[in-house]
Amino acid sequence: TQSTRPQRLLGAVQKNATRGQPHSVLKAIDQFCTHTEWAMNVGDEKGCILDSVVSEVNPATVLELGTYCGYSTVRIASLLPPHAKLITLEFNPDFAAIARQVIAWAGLEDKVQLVEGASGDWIPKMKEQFGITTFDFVFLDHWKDRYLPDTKLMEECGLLRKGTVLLADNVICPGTPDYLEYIRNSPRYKSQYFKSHLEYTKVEDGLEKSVFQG
Ligand SMILES: O=C(NCCCCCn1ccc2cnccc21)c1cc(-c2ccc(F)cc2)cc(O)c1O
Ligand SMILES: [Mg+2]
Repeated sequence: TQSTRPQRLLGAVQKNATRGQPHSVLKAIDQFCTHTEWAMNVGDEKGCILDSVVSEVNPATVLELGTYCGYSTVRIASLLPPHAKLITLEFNPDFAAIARQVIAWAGLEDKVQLVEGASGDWIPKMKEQFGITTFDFVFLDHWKDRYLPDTKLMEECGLLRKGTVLLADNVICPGTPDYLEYIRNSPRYKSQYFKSHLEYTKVEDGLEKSVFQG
């Protein structure tokens, strides 16, 4: 039977990366996606911007919406302080199964809680299920038409505090026009656009960083 792209990506990690070395896992995925098969990881160019924002925030609690194969999960988790908590949400069980193995290969399973399901269902349950009061950092990388409703939902559920940083992938390609319109015009956020490129291509894309003002 045919293998899937995530399965082939995992194979490249297991073949080319060293267990317990997150950097080598990222390198193996980026080489696979550059030379063999494109995949929708945030990639190294936008990944460097992600790294700088995560390092600046130095978050104790992180929510990632959209795990896929775990590339950005590994990227973020490798920068977190010892007792920090990263919850990552993945809707597709096949993607989740691959991501668990990629995260384990990187040796970061103790920092990461991968949850399977839809953001609309899970965001209201975060406090009771995971003992979260508020998130210090949120990485939005799931369905592009869910960025806006889920941001409003996080506000309503009291999951954001003064200073919480939202970082949104793909605000140009595929694009999140309603989210950008809202977040750039809301007095409750201070936003900044980081111009970059769609992973592994020359197409324009970028990350929108937004700080919740409380
Ligand atoms: O679609 C993208 N990502 C989302 C994948 C599905 C997420 C599903 N999901 C996960 C958690 C979760 C929780 N609740 C509900 C749903 C949830 C994406 C696409 C492109 C892309 C593709 C083709 C092209 F030609 C150009 C660009 C590039 C990216 O970087 C992307 O991120
Ligand atoms: Mg993305």
